[in-house]
Amino acid sequence: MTLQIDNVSKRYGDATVLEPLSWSAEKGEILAVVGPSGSGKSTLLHLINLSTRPSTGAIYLDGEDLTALGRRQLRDARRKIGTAFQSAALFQRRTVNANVSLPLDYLGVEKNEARAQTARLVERVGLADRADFYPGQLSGGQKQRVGIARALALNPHVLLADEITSGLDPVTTASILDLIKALRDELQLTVVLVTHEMDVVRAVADKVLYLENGKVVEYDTAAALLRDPASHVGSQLLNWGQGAEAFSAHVDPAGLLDVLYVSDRVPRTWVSDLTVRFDTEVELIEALVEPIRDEQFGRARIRISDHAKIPDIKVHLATQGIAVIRDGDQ
Ligand SMILES: Nc1ncnc2c1ncn2[C@@H]1O[C@H](COP(=O)(O)OP(=O)(O)OP(=O)(O)O)[C@@H](O)[C@H]1O
Repeated sequence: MTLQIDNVSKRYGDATVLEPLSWSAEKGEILAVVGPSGSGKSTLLHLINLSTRPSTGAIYLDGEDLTALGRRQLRDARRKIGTAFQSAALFQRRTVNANVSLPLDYLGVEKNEARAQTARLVERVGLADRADFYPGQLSGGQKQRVGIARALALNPHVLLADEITSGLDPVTTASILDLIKALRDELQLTVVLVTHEMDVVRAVADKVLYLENGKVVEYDTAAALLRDPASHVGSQLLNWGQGAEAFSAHVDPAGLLDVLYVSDRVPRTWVSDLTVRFDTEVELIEALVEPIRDEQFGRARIRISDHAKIPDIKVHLATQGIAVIRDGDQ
């Protein structure tokens, strides 16, 4: 277990900004933290990198309780956590190289070693030909790459990323997320990524933590949340929000089934197959396919004319790898 958050909360005076929460993240895991503005996402990151002290609870990194460390030990432990910020937060009067080497300079790392580490990271994030540029001469995506390289300067085990793709166009966002995934694989990083963009969650999240008013409302793998019809994150991931509401408002929900499947694991003809196999009319009311991580998730709403056959149809769908996540008769 790399990172373990145990009963951590944060109060400012009388205001509780984060209720006690617990979760853990393994080596190589990407956790997306989502939630409305003011729900406590950034506060959670500040607690993990100990720029803010928790009001209660403990934060374990590689088994060590960071909240129990003295000042000197804490300084060492904090090197294991790198943070990349929204808009990259670069020093405008420093070049790319100088921005990346900042944490190394600050720690007094020997000059040749610092230079080599900086060159390696700048090259790794694809900016070797921009090493002597100033932030004002870079695109938004390039600035983020600098911020990521700087966050990795001290070879951390954990990378915290706060809205690092906000304001970037979709193509640049995708390239930054590809970089994060590649670095996660190469360095076995644990990544905690705060974002308000569902596209980001779809592309990279192993697990999702959904906060509302400082409380954890949902916390699970992206796949499990997708399968949960009551999950807010799940319906957002599939762009199914309005459809899900329409289910309850539907004139006659009898005979309706919402199903979820991984699209290349089911026969393309699954709807017409049902008609033939069960000798009943099966109407396809809505369907969509959404790429999530490396899989194509399909979600569909069908109506079965012969309600008596629904129990058997559900059993059959399960054997086909199609999960019924909502049944209009229930
Ligand atoms: N130093 C502070 N003193 C008092 N209240 C604070 C402090 N820092 C944050 N808060 C409050 O904590 C709450 C959560 O803030 P936080 O920045 O963590 O939210 P967020 O989910 O990251 O929001 P956003 O998406 O808008 O960045 C807010 O109501 C904020 O006003």
